[in-house]
Amino acid sequence: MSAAEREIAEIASGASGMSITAVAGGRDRVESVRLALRHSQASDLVLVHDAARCLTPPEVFRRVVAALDAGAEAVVPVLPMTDTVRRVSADGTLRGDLDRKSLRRIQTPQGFTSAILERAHASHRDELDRLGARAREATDDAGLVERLGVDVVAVDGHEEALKITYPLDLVVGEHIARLRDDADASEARP
Ligand SMILES: C[C@](O)(CO)[C@H](O)COP(=O)(O)O
Repeated sequence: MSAAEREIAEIASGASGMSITAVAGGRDRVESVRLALRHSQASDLVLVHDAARCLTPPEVFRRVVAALDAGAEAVVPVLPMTDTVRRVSADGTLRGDLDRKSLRRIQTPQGFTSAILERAHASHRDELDRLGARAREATDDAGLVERLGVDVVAVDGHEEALKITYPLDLVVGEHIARLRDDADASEARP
């Protein structure tokens, strides 16, 4: 068993003293986060993480928490764009460049003060009640916070925090996991 597997087994067994409550998810990510918030114990800070970004290195969590500790109300890990990005019209023709220097790929964990995240979800709920299907799409929590006019602080993300979405991501993810296991094994060797 690797060190990471041992740690997970310890947390799952309750031996670590950490309490975990599993909550059934909602119809979409916003509803799932809202349900989790309803069950979370009182805490000043909340981190929202995609299970699909299961290889996120601990240092990314540390950077997010450090920015919150330094006073930010909302924090996201980001990466630069490596591709050229263009708009495309409904008929499939290109409609001009976006300046990739000013664009970032957004990752998780996204960190918030509980108060701001609660406010952002309440405001989105209002919008859904008022506009129904015309409400703006919400693909992450930081986007909801940004709509409140609150600054969202960017910290460095990590390429290994990839979101396992397509079959190729799984191949890359398995490769990263194998490399980490090998590194653990060689560290454990006398
Ligand atoms: C939050 C996110 O991971 C940022 O990149 C992304 O928006 C999640 O998208 P999903 O479609 O809910 O996986």
